[in-house]
Amino acid sequence: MTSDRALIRRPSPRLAEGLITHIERVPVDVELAARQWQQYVDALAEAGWTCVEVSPVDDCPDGVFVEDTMVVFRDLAVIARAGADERRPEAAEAERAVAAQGYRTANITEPGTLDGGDILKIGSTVYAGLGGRTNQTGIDQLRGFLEPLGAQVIAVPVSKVLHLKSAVTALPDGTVIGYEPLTDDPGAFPKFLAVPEEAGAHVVLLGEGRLLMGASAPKSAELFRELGYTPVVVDISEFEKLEGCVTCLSVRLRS
Ligand SMILES: CN(C)C(=N)NCCC[C@H](N)C(=O)O
Repeated sequence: MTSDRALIRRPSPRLAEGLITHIERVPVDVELAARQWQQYVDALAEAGWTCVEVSPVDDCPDGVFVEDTMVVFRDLAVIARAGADERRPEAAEAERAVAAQGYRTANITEPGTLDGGDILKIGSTVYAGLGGRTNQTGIDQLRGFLEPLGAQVIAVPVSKVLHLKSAVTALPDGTVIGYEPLTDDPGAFPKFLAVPEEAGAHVVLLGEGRLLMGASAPKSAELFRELGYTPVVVDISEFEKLEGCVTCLSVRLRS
């Protein structure tokens, strides 16, 4: 069990109006989404995580994707400046919530843009996806904040999906997992494992070898089982319709 905390934010009643960029719009069932969100939160809690709710932003359809509001490294939370104008109002309450958890904060400022979904941390290596939502200035500012804390920030291209973590995440041993057709440059990562489904590229490390992942990637779950991990599966279909995945729905504050 872990005593780590996760910031979460409940879905807006306007969730169905959330942004989409790389996929076709299909109707979102907001009530089903609310139930799926609760199951996601319950899965974190059952794995020993303390879930801390960030005040809702009901006017922001994408507010539930709270991961995008910040990057947490050691005792510092770098508050993002969203690449999509509509999402900028999401950051203020998230900043307040993470500060209340005892974190120092710093801010990405204009003309920098950065979404938390573009940042993949593996130990002290911080991969930053340079693409639709995060620009070079945002990455330079992030580097300025994190390198004094011992991070190495490496920019990698993202052009086929919304965020870097739409394409790749990492297993507990640091192996980057990705669905190759959507990964710009698998060679950017020292260890890369191709998974058989797009959603198989998305895992949240729950601790003790458990991987929180979406129900839409059963073959990848089987692959992870064969590697000795324990998939913890949640159905997040309504968030996937808005280019969301398991990582986007929380900010993990690891002690
Ligand atoms: C890793 N991913 C994908 C994220 N962290 N965020 C997803 C945001 C989706 C939202 N509809 C948008 O377009 O902003």
